[in-house]
Amino acid sequence: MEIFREFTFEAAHRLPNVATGHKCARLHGHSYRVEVHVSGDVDPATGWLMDFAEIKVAFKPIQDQLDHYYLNEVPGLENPTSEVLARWIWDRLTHQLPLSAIVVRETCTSGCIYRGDA
Ligand SMILES: Nc1nc2c(c(=O)[nH]1)N=C([C@H](O)[C@H](O)COP(=O)(O)OP(=O)(O)OP(=O)(O)O)CN2
Ligand SMILES: [Zn+2]
Repeated sequence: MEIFREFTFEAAHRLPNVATGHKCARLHGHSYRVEVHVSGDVDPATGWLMDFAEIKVAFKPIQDQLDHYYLNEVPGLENPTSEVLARWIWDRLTHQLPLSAIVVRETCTSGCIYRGDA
């Protein structure tokens, strides 16, 4: 079974390694949406894999570190693509939760799914 919880945060960024003239080299912001997916067995007593609230508690320090910040200034996010951000979040949660995927959406139509190890 797999469950997930979605979080949102607002942040600014620019992409320093894109080609000259690329629009994403300019400072801009996104209303980021992040899904944290966890997988495992459903406990027959509780009827759940884990309380959604546990995912919220685990994600809170990450949200506090990212919300209304300039991502390029956050250690490890100097090149804050969706891919880099998804891996960065995974690395901070993988020792606390049985992660199966981190989904990062920068816009309504663009995003990234990271399942670890790639
Ligand atoms: N593989 C990736 N490609 C791009 C990333 C990324 O993180 N990984 N990021 C960006 C920019 O951050 C950009 O702000 C978001 O991309 P885009 O989908 O182009 O957003 P738009 O809303 O501007 O899309 P349009 O439909 O072209 O208006 C770029 N690429
Ligand atoms: Zn962007």
